[in-house]
Amino acid sequence: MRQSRMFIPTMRETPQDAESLSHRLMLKAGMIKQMASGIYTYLPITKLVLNNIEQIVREEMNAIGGVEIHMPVLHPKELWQESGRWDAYGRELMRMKDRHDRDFALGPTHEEIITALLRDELKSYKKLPLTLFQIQTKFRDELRPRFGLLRGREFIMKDAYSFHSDEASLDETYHDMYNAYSNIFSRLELNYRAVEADSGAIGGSHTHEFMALADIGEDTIVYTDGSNYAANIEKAGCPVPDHAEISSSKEIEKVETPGVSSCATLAEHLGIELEETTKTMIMRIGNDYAMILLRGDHELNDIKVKSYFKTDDVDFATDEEISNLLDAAPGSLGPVHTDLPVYLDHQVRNMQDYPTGANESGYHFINVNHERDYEVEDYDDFRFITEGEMAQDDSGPVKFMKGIEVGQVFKLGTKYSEAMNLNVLDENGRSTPVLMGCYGVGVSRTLSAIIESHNDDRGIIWPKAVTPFDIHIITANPKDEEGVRIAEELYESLGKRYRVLYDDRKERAGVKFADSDLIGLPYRVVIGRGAKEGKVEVKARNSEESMDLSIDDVLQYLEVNY
Ligand SMILES: O=C(C[C@@H]1CCCCN1)Cn1cnc2cc(Cl)c(F)cc2c1=O
Ligand SMILES: [Mg+2]
Ligand SMILES: [Mg+2]
Repeated sequence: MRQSRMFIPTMRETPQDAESLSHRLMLKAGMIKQMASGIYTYLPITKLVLNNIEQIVREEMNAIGGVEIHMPVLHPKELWQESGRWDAYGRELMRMKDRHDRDFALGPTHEEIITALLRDELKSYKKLPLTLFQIQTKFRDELRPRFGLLRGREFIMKDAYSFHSDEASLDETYHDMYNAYSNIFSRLELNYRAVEADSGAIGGSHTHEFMALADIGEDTIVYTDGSNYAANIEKAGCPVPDHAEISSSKEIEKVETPGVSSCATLAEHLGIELEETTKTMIMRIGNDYAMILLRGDHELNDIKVKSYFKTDDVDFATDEEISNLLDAAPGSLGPVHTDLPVYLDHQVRNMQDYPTGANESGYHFINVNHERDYEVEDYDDFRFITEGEMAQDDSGPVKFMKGIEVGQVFKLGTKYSEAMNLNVLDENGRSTPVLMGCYGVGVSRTLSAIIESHNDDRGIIWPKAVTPFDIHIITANPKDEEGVRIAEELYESLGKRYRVLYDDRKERAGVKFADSDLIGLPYRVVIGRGAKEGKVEVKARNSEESMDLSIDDVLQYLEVNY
């Protein structure tokens, strides 16, 4: 491809509005243009790289029996009403009306579509198992799109759906997908971890997320050096201390605590450690409210709360809701003398004679003991694990690292097939709902994840598996006729074996080299002063040294080294 005919609007200055490295590098390399918040045009370099990523995904899906289809972006509202998700999802679900005023969703995912498709086709278990996939644009109206393609409102996902007549078959495909994802992310040269993840309060039973390790990642991965244990922190289980029976001789006492509105200030005021205090969180669970007590130094894990109460409709109660419920302000809330149900994190079960809010601003109780001074509905794990604590598998102290979720595999069970009547006749002729799995790869997000981990201070360094071109031929002086002749000759000969981008532009050498570093192709061949002795300079993007080779040796050098 001649660069004079290409469209790569590189930027010299560093774009200020890009907060992530990959976003900055994509803008500087002329790869994307924002059309609206979270909505981009993919320019030629990006399109070529996405093609390469998609091809690898396709190969790995086909290798495990996945069959490609293409589903619509426009989803009739009726299907989302059948699954109950038309109302379950709020403003993140993009919706529109057609000319007849009929409602549609712009597909954020395709469980409804694929289930509706198959319920008319699949009648017998003999047709199972079946795995269908697509690579398609998805729409999710993110509240805070950011970091370029890492979190967009319109993005490309490979989503696969599998259908089974029994658990063993679902397990087999889940296993195949897990391995296929490992192949995909290895071939893309991503440093990734498959982590145990939360399957969502109403989700299926089992799920793993594939995380590309990156400091910019929004997810926190909990892992230990002592084993393969790795979990999304949303899911990571906390150690459950075996609790001693409480035997306290201290009476509960109400004390004045002027100006105390946090565990830290409470600890200071009482002259005790933060770990000796408790905090009382008021949660809205659907239309009800509940109190959850945590140790003062721990944080509430809302995903575990959703999972415990088996609903996504969970949120921290607002100050207004709290004052209506308790006539007290946050900071002096407590479980004593309240008719809200009270749940305790396991760590609090291990405490005695602790302080809690008195549900009266400026007052707290001390020497409080659960079961004696207030009733407890249940004890469970409601908190985020902290670094250094023992992992759930006892393999050692947990460590944290950040990750970008680039893939996820789910066992969905019969959630959609029951809601939407996808049944088959089993071997006894009985109608039974089909078991499903679903599997996603964030294709456009993966491109950004690759850039986050393949770059230097001069720009992107593409892995060979996804690079838009293999070789960058550059004429240092486009006015030198002999140089141009050699460049054309090399463009012709190398073009037979490699994908070549030939920078034939009438630009100064410095501009061409800077652009070449930004675009980041694996090899660069420069036709410069050495041309009159029949020499060209060959340089790999991921190394500092360059070689002066005679023209005839270039092809052989590349065959050996690339
Ligand atoms: O998408 C999944 C599960 C799997 C992931 C792999 C491919 C198949 N789907 C989870 N999810 C995430 N965000 C969503 C956003 C909206 Cl607005 C929605 F309506 C639905 C969903 C939703 O269901
Ligand atoms: Mg997540
Ligand atoms: Mg996910």
